[in-house]
Amino acid sequence: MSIGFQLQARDGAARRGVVETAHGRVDTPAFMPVGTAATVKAMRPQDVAATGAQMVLGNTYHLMLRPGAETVAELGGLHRFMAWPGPILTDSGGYQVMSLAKLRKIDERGVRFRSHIDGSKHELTPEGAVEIQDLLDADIAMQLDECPAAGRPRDEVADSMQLSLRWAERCRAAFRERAGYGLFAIVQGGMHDDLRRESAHALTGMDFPGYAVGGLAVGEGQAEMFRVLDVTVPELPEAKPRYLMGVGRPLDIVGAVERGIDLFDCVLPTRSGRTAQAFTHGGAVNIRNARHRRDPRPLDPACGCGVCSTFSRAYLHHLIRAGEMLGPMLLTEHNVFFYQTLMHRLRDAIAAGALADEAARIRAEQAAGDI
Ligand SMILES: CNc1nc2c(CC[C@H]3O[C@@H](OC)[C@H](O)[C@@H]3OC)c3nc(N)[nH]c(=O)c3cc2[nH]1
Ligand SMILES: [Zn+2]
Repeated sequence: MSIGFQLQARDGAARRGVVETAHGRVDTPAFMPVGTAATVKAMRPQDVAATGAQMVLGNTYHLMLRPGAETVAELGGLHRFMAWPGPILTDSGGYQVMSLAKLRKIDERGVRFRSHIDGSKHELTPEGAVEIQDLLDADIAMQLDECPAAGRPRDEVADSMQLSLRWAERCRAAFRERAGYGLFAIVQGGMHDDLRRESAHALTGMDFPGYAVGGLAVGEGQAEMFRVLDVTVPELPEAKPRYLMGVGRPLDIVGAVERGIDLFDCVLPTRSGRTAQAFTHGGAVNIRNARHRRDPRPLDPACGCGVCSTFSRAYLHHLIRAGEMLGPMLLTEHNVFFYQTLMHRLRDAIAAGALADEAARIRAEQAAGDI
């Protein structure tokens, strides 16, 4: 089997399961810290593992530009290169090209662009994206797709979704099948129910080991995102993992788990950690705020992480105000740990058939907070 998926329990549409890859197992629902350029920013891999994270993300676009996929392959692949022995999922780069690269041109072949780093010319085709992810040795690779910006007219979204379907076929044909490795398809179709169903049916017909819901978390808002999930997820096979790309805030994740999503990634816990925003069981906290200046209490008394058991809010406030490197490092570690605690609570609740109560508790906790 390429990628294994064991369904262990259900609670409504929510599932408790295990994804099995060449480099280990992932308990789902799972949150995957983003490690775009072969690093979960500001964290050492052993500290990422200590948070409970089992799978991290890399990114084709960034790694093909720097240091280059061949270089990573020469050095033993991404697991050895970044000293992360567990499962790795890489995105195909389509989304990043459209959001980061300059002078990009997209057509049937693929996407041509100039590097945002040095302006050099590059091309990413479905076959090329699969080859790069193979060189990186990603356990789970993503098809090359086009993620349409929110608000584009329906006919453009339809054409884009069809292009992504043709690219899915080409990626599947180019993918080197190996036990423990898998290529996931990405459902597109914007906010249009019929386009979403058409994309999901066509991709399901191609029989992928897992399915991502793409084209969301692009500014559509939570209600619209949930509405699209209500339409899309039921069209996907029960026996395969579902991955919602780029999501999200804690309550986005709770709602998506309730709708049957198994895998998540988002830059929020790491990026917020670098901008003094902390997630806590009492809602979000901006540690730069003057009110923390002399507060001897931990950031989050209900958190079991090494940061909350060692440092005071006053100290974290001081580090951030002083621009000390340790500030972003500690806040990032706490935030990633917070997200892993959230997923642990959701997994346990599903296994116990108690997701509704736990989700209500989490919603009440997050309603507090000072931002
Ligand atoms: C934030 N919202 C959002 N992100 C999205 C990403 C990037 C995630 C990727 O972006 C990197 O983080 C910046 C992570 O490395 C992640 O890799 C899987 C998407 N990627 C693809 N291929 N297709 C989509 O439709 C898509 C939609 C998204 N919506
Ligand atoms: Zn903590």
